[in-house]
Amino acid sequence: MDKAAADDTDVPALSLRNVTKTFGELRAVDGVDLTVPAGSFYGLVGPNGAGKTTTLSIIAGLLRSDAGTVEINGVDAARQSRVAKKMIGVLPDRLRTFDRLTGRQLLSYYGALRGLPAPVVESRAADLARAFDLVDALGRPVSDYSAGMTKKVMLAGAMIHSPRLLVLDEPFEAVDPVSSAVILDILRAYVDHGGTVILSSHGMELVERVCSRVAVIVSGQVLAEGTIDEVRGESTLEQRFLELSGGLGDVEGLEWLHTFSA
Ligand SMILES: Nc1ncnc2c1ncn2[C@@H]1O[C@H](COP(=O)(O)OP(=O)(O)OP(=O)(O)O)[C@@H](O)[C@H]1O
Repeated sequence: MDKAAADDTDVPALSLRNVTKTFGELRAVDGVDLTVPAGSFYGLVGPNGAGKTTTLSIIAGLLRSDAGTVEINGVDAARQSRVAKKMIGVLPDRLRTFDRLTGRQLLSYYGALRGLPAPVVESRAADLARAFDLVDALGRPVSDYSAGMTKKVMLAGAMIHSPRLLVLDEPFEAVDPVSSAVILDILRAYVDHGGTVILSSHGMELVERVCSRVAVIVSGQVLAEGTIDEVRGESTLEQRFLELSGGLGDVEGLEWLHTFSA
């Protein structure tokens, strides 16, 4: 691995160049360029179907792009995928995991996959369970968890090997306000200590509050990118988002909905 690159703070934590992914005729990701500085909290926003999950899946190595390059701390993710993958922790979009395992077993599994010694995994799992308020749930199968609990245990799993970059697809969706505040505190401290977070979210207010930079992606293309102030300009991020994504949908033609037939 290019260790010098990974240790150099001028090297972006993540860099995408002309990344493209098509599904049949659909260009889900259409020539995306992104530069995420090390130590930043980066938001990816966009309407449903904009290509956020597809982009994050490519970054995470869960999906192969058709064209373009992804570099994690200067390491080419296609050429040196093992090195690149070691540096990232991933919270995937759909919460598909080995849910017959208990929370404790799942965290042990994540830790073992990352090559951590068993005692380290055990103590980190205990720390994470305390932080995420999952101590009482650790002995239960993950299939019995609520959506928010599942998200939290998977987020804990994404962090267990202390990666340099966290790739989080909608980490706050279905998570209660107290847990959201705890997760935010953990992520902020992680970023303050040099870690990098890229997350997708539909929560404009949250992105505005916590992210240092944001990219607005619409129909697979980055339409705006920069610091929060640069992107929102004189308006709010939500107003800017609505403008960029083509405004509100057409609500005419639904008058029948107000006739209450039964
Ligand atoms: N495996 C797939 N096969 C075919 N089309 C796909 C596949 N995955 C995604 N798509 C399509 O690619 C486009 C982008 O989807 P993606 O899930 O990346 O959007 P998103 O921005 O994450 O949306 P949301 O906010 O609703 O989660 C959508 O039109 C979607 O239908």
